[in-house]
Amino acid sequence: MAGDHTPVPLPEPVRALAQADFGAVAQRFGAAGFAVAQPADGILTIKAEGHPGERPALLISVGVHGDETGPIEMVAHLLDALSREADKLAVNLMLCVGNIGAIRAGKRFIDADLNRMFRAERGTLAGTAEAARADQLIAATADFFGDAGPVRWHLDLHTAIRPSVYPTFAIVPEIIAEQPRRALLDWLGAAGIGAVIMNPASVGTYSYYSAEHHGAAGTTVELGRIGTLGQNDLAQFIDASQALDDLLRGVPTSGAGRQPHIFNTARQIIKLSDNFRMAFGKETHNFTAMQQGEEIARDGDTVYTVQHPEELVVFPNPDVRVGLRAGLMVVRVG
Ligand SMILES: O=C(O)CCC(=O)N[C@@H](CCC(=O)O)C(=O)O
Ligand SMILES: [Zn+2]
Repeated sequence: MAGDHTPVPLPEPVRALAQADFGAVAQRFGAAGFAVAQPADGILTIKAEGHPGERPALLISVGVHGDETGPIEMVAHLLDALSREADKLAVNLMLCVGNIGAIRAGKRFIDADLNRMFRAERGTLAGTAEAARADQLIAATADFFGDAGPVRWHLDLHTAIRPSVYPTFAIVPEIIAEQPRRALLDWLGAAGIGAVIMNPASVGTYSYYSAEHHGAAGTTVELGRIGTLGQNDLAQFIDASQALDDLLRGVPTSGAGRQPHIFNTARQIIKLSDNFRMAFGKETHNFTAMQQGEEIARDGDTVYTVQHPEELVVFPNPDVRVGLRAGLMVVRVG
């Protein structure tokens, strides 16, 4: 009926994961002989009994931003299917549902951006609702990687706020060692990820934390755009879903095997004051090209201009708190 906004019921695996209800999945993996634990709300670990270092350690996080729902749906369906043939799981897995309250509210965050709190120095973010959650995630992550072997991955699955020249892209910390970085880039290619941004410095994100403190091949993966839980077009995640399923089952990736375009970070634009103004609208698509000398933003007396012959703008967001990243300028290198 036109104008009828009765919510459509969610598929059960999606409802369960979005509410951090691991009951059915945990029960199936437990019955298959795995050691299953829930170290904190919304955090599930599934490990083979015996020697943890013998298997790859894979951390998957979703819902670090509460309105980024596509990956929650994708992972919910994958995990539900895998749990029905649980003995096929070939990794030690930690699954985190990041910001449970924000998912419930359908918002990016409640008080402040959880994905800026994975660092010791939190400034004005300390004491927010999300700071305590970041502490829980950090403690569980340290435990999980603490007894892991050399193969350590962290896929932090997000979606972007605005449209993008590359609908799927990833941010990869530069500090990841050569060999695991190569494996990660290959996997991102198989997952159909169109672009990779190499990031030289932490702005407090979860994936950078895992890379920096636990030697994980960590990455933030942007899969399409924010959307309403249960209403995402999962067809756009087919390659990513297949590649993730392959990783969980320890089979060689059967995906397309394209190489993503590679970008280096030219500059992270930090909002210095409430006077921060961008020279373009915040709806500007990710990877919009700008030419040398063009103004990017100004903040009081500080004027940011494009330094390279061409730079592309990613995540333009003047509405962030003072002290946080308001945008990323990148240059194509591959
Ligand atoms: O679309 C946006 O403006 C934000 C999407 C998002 O949440 N991106 C992550 C990227 C994290 C990283 O740089 O590794 C974030 O901003 O937290
Ligand atoms: Zn996000």
